[in-house]
Amino acid sequence: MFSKIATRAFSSSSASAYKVAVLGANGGIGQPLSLLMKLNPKVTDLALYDLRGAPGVAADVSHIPTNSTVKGYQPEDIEGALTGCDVVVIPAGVPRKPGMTRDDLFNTNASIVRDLAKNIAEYSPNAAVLIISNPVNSTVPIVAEVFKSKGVYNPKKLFGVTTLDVLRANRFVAEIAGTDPSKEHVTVVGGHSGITIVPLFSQTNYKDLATDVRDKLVHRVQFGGDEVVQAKDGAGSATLSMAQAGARFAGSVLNGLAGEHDVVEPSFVDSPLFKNEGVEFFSSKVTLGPEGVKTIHPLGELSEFEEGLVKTAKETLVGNIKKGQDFVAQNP
Ligand SMILES: NC(=O)c1ccc[n+]([C@@H]2O[C@H](COP(=O)([O-])OP(=O)(O)OC[C@H]3O[C@@H](n4cnc5c(N)ncnc54)[C@H](O)[C@@H]3O)[C@@H](O)[C@H]2O)c1
Ligand SMILES: O=C(O)C[C@H](O)C(=O)O
Repeated sequence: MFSKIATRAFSSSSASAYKVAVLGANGGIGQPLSLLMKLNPKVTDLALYDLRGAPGVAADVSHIPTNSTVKGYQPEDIEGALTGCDVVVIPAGVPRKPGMTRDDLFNTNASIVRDLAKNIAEYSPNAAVLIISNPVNSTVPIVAEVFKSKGVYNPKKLFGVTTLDVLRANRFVAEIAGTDPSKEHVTVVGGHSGITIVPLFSQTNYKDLATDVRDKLVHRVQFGGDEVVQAKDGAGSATLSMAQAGARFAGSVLNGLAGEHDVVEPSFVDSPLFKNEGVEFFSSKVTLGPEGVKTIHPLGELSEFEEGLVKTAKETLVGNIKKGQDFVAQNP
């Protein structure tokens, strides 16, 4: 009797079985993200990789009784971590300190992300790759350029994770409206840094907010990361809310791979929306499917205010994207 109940309780709720790797698994994001991926029933093989400490995180997480094996990998076995992966999530890299912009992280994180991308190109070229490392507006183009240079670029499988902006928009608007934040679904478009983050409140129930309330709300979503950086006072940036955001986005990618319908999340992807204006990557709602990106949705109707925000975002994104592309051209 007990064994029957136990078997049912511990067996995967889905026939799907996926290998997921977390690169940077010992970090502030990496540890809670690894925990949350261990709780996802679609993950049957969890590979935790870091420059240091991944075997310890893996041993710890592996005692949670869900239907996946967990293994920690050190740099000498990055091949083992990546081989056969369906999804690779990258929170490796340094976080901000007060007074820094995300772009200030470029010098350190660009080469970390480039080198990880080279390994992914070699050992798991078919994986969906989810980039958390900042500055996302530049690190995603860096990965694209590396993959192009190795002949393995699949734009349908490269994602910048902007989900934390969505979580913040949902939470912050619910604080004002007195609603259940888990029932809010704000679309956030553009990129992932300051003025490139554009929440579309005109497409929600809150299109008639007073101008000063709306302006403060938009500003809070755009600069929500700074609130955490300042509160942590030198100890880093958002880790726990980011782990939740990363796990939600990775879960959605897995749902899409498994053929579930109507899986839609905003993400910073290689996008046709503004390519004719030189903006090669842009975040908008994306339907996720068995091949990764299934449909990239247009922005829909915008208020005049939001049109202005999108215009500003595009102008900044062009430079952010080019910076990533130039980095790989100059430092292959
Ligand atoms: N996309 C987003 O919304 C978002 C949100 C929060 C943080 N971030 C970014 O995520 C990154 C990580 O933040 P954190 O707070 O977890 O930092 P952290 O310093 O706590 O952890 C980073 C981890 O990456 C590891 N690492 C460094 N270089 C590596 C390499 N070459 N290979 C494998 N692992 C490597 C480190 O050993 C460390 O364990 C930062 O760049 C931060 O800005 C992005
Ligand atoms: O603010 C940061 O530097 C980290 C992250 O991008 C965030 O939005 O919290």
